[in-house]
Amino acid sequence: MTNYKILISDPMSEEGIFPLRDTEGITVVFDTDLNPQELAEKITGFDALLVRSKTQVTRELIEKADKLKIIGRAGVGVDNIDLEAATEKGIIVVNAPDGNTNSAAEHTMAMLMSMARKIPQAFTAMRNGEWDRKSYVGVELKGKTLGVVGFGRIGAEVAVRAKGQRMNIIAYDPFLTQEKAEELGISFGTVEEVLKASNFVTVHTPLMKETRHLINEKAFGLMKKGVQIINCARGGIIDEKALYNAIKSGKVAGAALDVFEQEPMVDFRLLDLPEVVATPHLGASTHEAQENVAIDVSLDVVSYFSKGVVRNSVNLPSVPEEIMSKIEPYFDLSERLGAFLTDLSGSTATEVNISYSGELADSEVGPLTRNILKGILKRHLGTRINDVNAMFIAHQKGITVNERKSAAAGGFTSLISVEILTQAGKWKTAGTLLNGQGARIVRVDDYIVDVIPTGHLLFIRHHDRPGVIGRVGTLLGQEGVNIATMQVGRTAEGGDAIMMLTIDKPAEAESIRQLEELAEIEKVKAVNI
Ligand SMILES: NC(=O)c1ccc[n+]([C@@H]2O[C@H](COP(=O)([O-])OP(=O)(O)OC[C@H]3O[C@@H](n4cnc5c(N)ncnc54)[C@H](O)[C@@H]3O)[C@@H](O)[C@H]2O)c1
Ligand SMILES: O=C(O)CC[C@@H](O)C(=O)O
Repeated sequence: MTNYKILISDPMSEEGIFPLRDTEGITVVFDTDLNPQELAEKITGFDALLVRSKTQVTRELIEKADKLKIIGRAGVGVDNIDLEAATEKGIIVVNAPDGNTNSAAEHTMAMLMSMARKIPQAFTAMRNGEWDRKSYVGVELKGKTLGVVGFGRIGAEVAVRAKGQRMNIIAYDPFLTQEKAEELGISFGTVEEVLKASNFVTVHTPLMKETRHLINEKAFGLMKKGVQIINCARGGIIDEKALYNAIKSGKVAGAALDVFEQEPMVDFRLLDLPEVVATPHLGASTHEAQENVAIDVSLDVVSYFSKGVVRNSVNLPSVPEEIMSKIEPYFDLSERLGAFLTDLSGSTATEVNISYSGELADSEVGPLTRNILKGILKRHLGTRINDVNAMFIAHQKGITVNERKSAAAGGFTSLISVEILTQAGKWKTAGTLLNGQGARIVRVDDYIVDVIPTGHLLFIRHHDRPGVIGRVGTLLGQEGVNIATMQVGRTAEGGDAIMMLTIDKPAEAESIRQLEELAEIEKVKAVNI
């Protein structure tokens, strides 16, 4: 493998990064004490950046990163990474979504129990030499209702554990259905219903525009008096000011917080309240979780550099391995079809219509569409286009992309048909993989051809007249251009026709001009793919 430099800017398990250490050609640099400005200076020349939640991967940092290809988040939340900036620059972002689920769920339970039984408060009093058994009377969990807002990996694991404490569970998640809830033996409701019904509320959503301050003054207003609340997900899901007021007013009897609106914390007023127990973002801080997440991101980084595939991308849809193995052979053909059409049109696409037929119609085809777009866009935008940003850049450039699937593949096992609309007109092609013979372009506009989509090609639109093929051959021969293969297609005898030539070296502009001067020839396009 070529040399790749990986910068790790947050503390990470040394045992967990063994896939990086064990791969020849990968150099790992640990530097976990950099401030944002130092990091921005250091990032030049690094191919990968691995972070936890401390490093803020901002647009400014991404813009400074001249070689960065992949950002690995050793954990779940990617709210510290500017995904849009990374995607725009074609940088893949991967996370480790499963490795710390168990630890975060256990921490949530630890926080719930500590809060319900006031363990941290009692311990602090004992430390101060007090033997106070009256001030720290708690509440039981058994028979109480726990509201789970966000029923993903961690929310669901918390529910299983809380059921073990004989709590009743009511949950809200946009993906949770009545049937699923029944199967799990829990109740299901809207956020409002969950908040109204619960003695304890725990949040487990990501932090996004839609979930910022999800638990705000209005939400506290819906809750039961004496409710206790837990946040081991992300600071900002709960409005801290509203929480402070709700505790002061007596509405909220307890809060267990692992995460905060600002981290590291600077405003400690919430912690002055005796109802609050807190940890400094320790949900994933176990040896097991840290090893798991470091292994997961390291494996993805190695896999990306060696095979170009990852398991846990957050800015590129993941495709299951069994589907990937079916569509991967078509990647190269897809990109070539895009490049071929762009060369033929000599213009930029405004609309791309893609049709997948035959066996491919039963597959996830997103990666193929991205490869076609890559082929189209690379012609004008160069190598900065890759799988990660092809769709994003297409949208940014106002290109409409339509995908269609159909069963009939015209006798082929699978067929990819692409049409582009440009300022200069409409162009169509179709390609397939011929069993044992590799990729072929089998259609250009309405003509049937059989062309290997590689190397230097000449596409000639002409009128079907005796002698025209010979004249083309003679002229190219005079220019020193050797013809390797030639395909001819026509609509009808004496009608419109095309020639597809494979030539051994690129045709000079002068040869093309001379060809176009021949009376029977309408248009000549050079294609280099
Ligand atoms: N404290 C820690 O150290 C720690 C550790 C791990 C994860 N986390 C955080 O915990 C959270 C959950 O992680 P996860 O692995 O379970 O993620 P997940 O993606 O499996 O689950 C998140 C769930 O939230 C749901 N959701 C999204 N918007 C919602 C809304 N408006 N209302 C209700 N539900 C909504 C989603 O449908 C999804 O099911 C994340 O914020 C993650 O960053 C914190
Ligand atoms: O890196 C950590 O310790 C925190 C991780 C956690 O917040 C996550 O989202 O996975």
